[in-house]
Amino acid sequence: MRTIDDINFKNKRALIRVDFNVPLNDKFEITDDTRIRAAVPTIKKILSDGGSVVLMSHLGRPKSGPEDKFSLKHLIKDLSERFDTDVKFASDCIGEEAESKSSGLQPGEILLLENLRFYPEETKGDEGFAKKLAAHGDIYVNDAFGTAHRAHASTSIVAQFFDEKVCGYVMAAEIENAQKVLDKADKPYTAIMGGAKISDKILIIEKLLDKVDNLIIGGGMSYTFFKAMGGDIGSSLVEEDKLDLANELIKKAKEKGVNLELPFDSVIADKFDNNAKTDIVRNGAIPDGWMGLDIGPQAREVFAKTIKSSKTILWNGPMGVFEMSNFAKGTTGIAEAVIEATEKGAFSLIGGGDSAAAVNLLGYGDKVSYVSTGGGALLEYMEGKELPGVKALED
Ligand SMILES: Nc1ncnc2c1ncn2[C@@H]1O[C@H](COP(=O)(O)OP(=O)(O)OP(=O)(O)O)[C@@H](O)[C@H]1O
Ligand SMILES: O=C(O)[C@H](O)COP(=O)(O)O
Repeated sequence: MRTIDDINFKNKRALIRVDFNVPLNDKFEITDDTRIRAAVPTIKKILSDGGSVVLMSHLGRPKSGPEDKFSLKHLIKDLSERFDTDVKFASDCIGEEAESKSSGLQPGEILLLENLRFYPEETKGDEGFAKKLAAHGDIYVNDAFGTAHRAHASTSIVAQFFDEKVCGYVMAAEIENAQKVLDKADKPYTAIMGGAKISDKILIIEKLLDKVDNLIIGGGMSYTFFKAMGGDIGSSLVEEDKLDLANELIKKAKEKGVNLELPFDSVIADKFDNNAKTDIVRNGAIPDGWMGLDIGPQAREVFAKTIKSSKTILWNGPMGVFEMSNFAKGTTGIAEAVIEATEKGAFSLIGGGDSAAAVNLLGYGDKVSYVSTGGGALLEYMEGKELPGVKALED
């Protein structure tokens, strides 16, 4: 794949697909800017070549047309401060206003287009819509790794309208780091899976069984496994329709000689609240009316030992409801073990929006080998799937 380093952007307009799908609070302030920070070097390289930049992205999943809370205008202030320039904004990603703004761009200027998903044509991969987007630039740059698993107009269809299409630094780094784990992972290789939804991660868990030596399963998804084994889980998170599958995975792990580690104990709470009454119990023995919201101290210790003896670590999904301080110890403990292993020479790749947010929130972002900006995209890549956003650049 060619990268932006293969091109001199002097007097060229780069149309860059970025993934600025960042979390905003109720005051529309950015609460985790990882994805924006990651895209800065790509934008700066193009500007310093003497080119101009048109940025396009989605934000959230708007259902039917424009909605203020999903407007990319909320990012203008941040971007203007970051690049020390007045970032221009087109309140519609296609049409006269946007075209006149993009065609009038001078070297060194940045234009941000409004949310692409205000048009259903974006997610449908509509060719006519993609062609209109293509009119905004001379060269297409895809730096949106987080959205590369979507065959959308701006991530894949649009590429056919350009002679010059290249990946940005984020995309290149993501692929390079993911490859390290996918193809040539040093052993022992440990995957840590957590978070809320088993259904989203079941395929990757199955695929990982062919590759890893240790599979640690914590967080909300672990209770489905305990219930599947006949344990009591109180009112913990469970996916009832995945019980058979959970048993199947336990069986497969045994057959393949993978060391599957489930948390021995949990921090339980009498309600989903940081100030709830709490206790620590063995998993599989959670009383009625209580729910597991974090892994317990014994689980932390056992998991940490496995992690610290690993040479490759893939971590996706927090160990508990880390957003509430009383249920963050599991995730913090695991992060610390990952850091210790990394300091001793292991390669650690952290993926998934929430896990990346947790690691960054704790200030550990630069102490692990690589924090991916991708959630679903990274997992699909790890499953061995071809990403449409990457393929479009290769064609
Ligand atoms: N025991 C638990 N009970 C309920 N929720 C939990 C539990 N453990 C973790 N969670 C929640 O799981 C969520 C993260 O799960 P998710 O599967 O979405 O993670 P991710 O893969 O890192 O993120 P993303 O899907 O955004 O890429 C967090 O909000 C966390 O509070
Ligand atoms: O947050 C993400 O994983 C990406 O921005 C893709 O968003 P999507 O799942 O709504 O397509």
